[in-house]
Amino acid sequence: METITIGLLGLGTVGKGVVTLLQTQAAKIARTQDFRFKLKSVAVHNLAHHQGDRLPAGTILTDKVTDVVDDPEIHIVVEAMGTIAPAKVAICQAILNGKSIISANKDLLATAGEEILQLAKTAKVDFFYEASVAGGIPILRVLSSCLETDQITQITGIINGTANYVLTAMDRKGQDYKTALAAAQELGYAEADPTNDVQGIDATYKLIILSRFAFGQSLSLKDVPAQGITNVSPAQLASANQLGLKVKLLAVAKEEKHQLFSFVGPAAIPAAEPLAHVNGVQNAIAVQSDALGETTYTGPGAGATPTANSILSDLLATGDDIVKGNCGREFNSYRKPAIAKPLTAVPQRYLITVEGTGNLLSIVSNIPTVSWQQQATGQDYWSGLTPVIDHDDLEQLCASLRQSGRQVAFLPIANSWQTVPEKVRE
Ligand SMILES: NC(=O)C1=CN([C@@H]2O[C@H](COP(=O)(O)OP(=O)(O)OC[C@H]3O[C@@H](n4cnc5c(N)ncnc54)[C@H](OP(=O)(O)O)[C@@H]3O)[C@@H](O)[C@H]2O)C=CC1
Ligand SMILES: N[C@@H](CC=O)C(=O)O
Repeated sequence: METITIGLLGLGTVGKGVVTLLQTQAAKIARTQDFRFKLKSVAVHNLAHHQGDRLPAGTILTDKVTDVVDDPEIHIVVEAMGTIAPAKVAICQAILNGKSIISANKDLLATAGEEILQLAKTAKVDFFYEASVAGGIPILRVLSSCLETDQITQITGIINGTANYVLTAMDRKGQDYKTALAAAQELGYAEADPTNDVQGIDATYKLIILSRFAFGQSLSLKDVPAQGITNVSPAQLASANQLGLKVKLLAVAKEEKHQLFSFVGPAAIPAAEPLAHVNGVQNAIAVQSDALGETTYTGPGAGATPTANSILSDLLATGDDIVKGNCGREFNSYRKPAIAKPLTAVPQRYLITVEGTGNLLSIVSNIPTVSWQQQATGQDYWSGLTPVIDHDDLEQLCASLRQSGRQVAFLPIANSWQTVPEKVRE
């Protein structure tokens, strides 16, 4: 039986999960595959952080990335260290040394993925990255294999575990934002710096990767109107509940007439929809496609063993390619020109909230197109649902409510956008 040697970059939440699963699943792998894995070395940033870490006997712990990427015995490098520049240098060096790559690094894949993937293709090595989107959910393999022959029209995802954990804790346990975020960090869901999680950037990176697989279109960060969850207030969550809605950080990409409309931000989801019930660290991706209709894929979107399981499935695919001499096939070969449009330009319905003193009833009554209700907890807080309106009308409506220091906020109602009107498509 062939031994395939692995080098690991990073021994944090994900790296530790990989070490655990390589050990606990070794017997099953030996029973089902023609090869076994050996973890030869692990590189970290600071050796002092890892005094008490237990590695398999004989595994080398180093603080030099080059000990891994330049080691001629290593066949596969698993990159679980994050960052953009140092990870890119390490991965490119490993590819040039003929090693296949597995990465969980969506920041790098979304921003410099195409360049590195071409390098891997030319070098005839594998490069898989299932763990980079939605942690434990095997969504990229589903899109690139099971749905390869179907025409996908829309993907709607809850694809940041930290943001979903925070919103759920605020909504269900009444926790404040800071406490909920600290818990998500403690559980290993958040990025080393959680800014990207809470500002919608991590979800945007994942949407960019998903869109390449689903639509063949490669968006960039500036193409996607993105907002985070930092301004979602407990009062907004409560008024959504009162109206039968749940607030989630959504990532949406919808293709119509070759144009890709996208959006990342908090949205209110009608309770009847499956995505409204995706809580905590769970992620979900609803895929609409012509042949299959709607399918929804749910599971843990972050955490040690769920993410490591995605990495192990990539390891098995790579190991199989190495044994059969098949390395170099692309994970995703679907490519079309990108025609990016903001989904925020599409007419849709909104949840509007107004807070402030004074006779709010008379103010909101002046806008009869919105079905208003007073929040159960206070006189000075009203919320309402608009009909389908375009963005300019929404801005006008908010401006008319925003007088005398009143706080006005709005959230789009998920899926209230209909077919994109001709004038928006132009
Ligand atoms: N956490 C999760 O649930 C998920 C994370 N990911 C992605 O996986 C990757 C890793 O995440 P996670 O495990 O949470 O991160 P952590 O911050 O927990 O761990 C990062 C590890 O990488 C090491 N490291 C960082 N920079 C360097 C460097 N320049 N050279 C060598 N080692 C370095 C750190 O070393 P040291 O310990 O010495 O500081 C640490 O061991 C990221 O790309 C993340 O986005 C993807 C899906 C889910
Ligand atoms: N920080 C990310 C980890 C997985 O990608 C998240 O919270 O989803």
